[in-house]
Amino acid sequence: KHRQIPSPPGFPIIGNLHQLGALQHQSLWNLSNKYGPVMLLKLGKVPTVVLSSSETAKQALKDHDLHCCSRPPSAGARELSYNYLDMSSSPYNDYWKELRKLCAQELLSTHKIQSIQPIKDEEVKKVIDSIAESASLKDPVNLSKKFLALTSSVVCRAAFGVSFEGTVLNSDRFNKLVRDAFEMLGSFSASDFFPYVGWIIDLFKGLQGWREKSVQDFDAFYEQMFDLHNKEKEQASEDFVDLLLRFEKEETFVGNDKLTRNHIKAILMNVLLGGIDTSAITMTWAMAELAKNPRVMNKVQSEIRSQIKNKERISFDDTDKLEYLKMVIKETWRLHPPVPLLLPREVMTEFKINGYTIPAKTRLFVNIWAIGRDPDTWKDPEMFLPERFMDSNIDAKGQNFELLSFGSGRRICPGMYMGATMVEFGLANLLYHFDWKLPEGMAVGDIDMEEAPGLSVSKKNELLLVPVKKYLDH
Ligand code: HEM
Repeated sequence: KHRQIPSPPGFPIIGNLHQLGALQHQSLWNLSNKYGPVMLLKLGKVPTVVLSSSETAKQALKDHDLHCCSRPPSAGARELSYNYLDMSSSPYNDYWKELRKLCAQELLSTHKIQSIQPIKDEEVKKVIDSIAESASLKDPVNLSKKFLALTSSVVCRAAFGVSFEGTVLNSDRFNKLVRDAFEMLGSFSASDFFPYVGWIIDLFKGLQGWREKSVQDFDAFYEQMFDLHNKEKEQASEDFVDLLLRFEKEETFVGNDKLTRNHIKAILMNVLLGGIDTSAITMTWAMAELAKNPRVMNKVQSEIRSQIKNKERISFDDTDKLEYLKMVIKETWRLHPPVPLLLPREVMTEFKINGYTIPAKTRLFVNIWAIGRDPDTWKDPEMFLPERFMDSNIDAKGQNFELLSFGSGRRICPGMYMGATMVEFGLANLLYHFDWKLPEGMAVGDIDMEEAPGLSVSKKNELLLVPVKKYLDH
């Protein structure tokens, strides 16, 4: 006999699907305020449990991680990943374990990420120079675009060894490719909720065509990159493609699979989709919150400027000393986690949370957006108050279930170090070199914090701020 998990009433066939708005994490938060931190929904044919408190998240991601660390099938992810050959959508199996180990040791290790610091230095300098130009003209800067340009240049150079200034990549086309894939993955796919018949709906809605186009575009892009690596490339150092092509040549096995071009493409897809948007989104939300909270803006800039003194450039090591900046970033992740529902998990073997039985094959969402706003955990949860982290040990590394920006357990984000260091370095530079004010005629109250739907949640309207002048010119 099992206790019934609290569940909002639904309709036949569609279940609770009609209760999910475009911003699913917000709809689920509203429902969980009524039905509690363990809630069962029927999404089409799929039983789905949503966890909305740090306590229940801990039970799933720590105590019972091994019961629920698989991923559910998804039509969009399947196509983009050449049939689940990537890390993020692969079910929990030996292939995933080996792939994760390979990526953690070779692609995303601390050593490898530190080795791309010269790329970050150069790309940040380009951004600083272009902002300095806008400052001299008193022009507003579109920070949403600037941050995206920065992270995509860094990731492209690290992964492919080419930059947008070369002839190969057109930055607008490339960013559209990545953004489209995110939107496609985040949009409602009937085949994920109605096995056997859903694909017909996807076909009529044009989603199937969208998927195919997205896969073709990515494929053509990867092929172009492989061609380039067969000829010559700008950078002498070994980039991610060099490394993976070397493994292919050495006939490396991942689990029982010999590494092929499709495996490499699937891994690169993870780097592109995982590495670009999430960091850019964090930096944009942080700057929006700072513009809304001038006290915090002044305090963080004073910290950076007093620590860096009058050095021309911020070095990677400098960011270590910036304690208040790190609190600003944590506070940004609390209120604006880029991946608010983590990636969906699938239960492999039955287990219990709060005495409720969660059967195998249930889909599991952890609503970290709701956890970040839980009044039982956070005082004045709607306020942007980095000081709340002052005397606390809470960080976002997966051990504190109040702040799960990168997830936790076996599926925790493997790009955490790359993402966090990118965000710290990018923000530190922009805050050190410039003062920021609102565009003419705009007041603090006019800055909107609306979210855009998608698998990762960005700010709906682009953030425009006016850089005042280079700090060193004061
Ligand atoms: C601020 C930056 C980032 C944030 C906030 C972030 C967040 C996340 C989250 C929440 C998950 C899901 C964890 C779970 O399901 O429990 C995830 C997974 C993942 N992330 Fe990140 N991420 C960031 C940067 C990166 C970077 C730089 C990369 C790679 C270059 C990356 C690659 C991945 C991959 C491959 C997975 C799937 C892991 C698996 O299922 O085994 N992420 N990330």
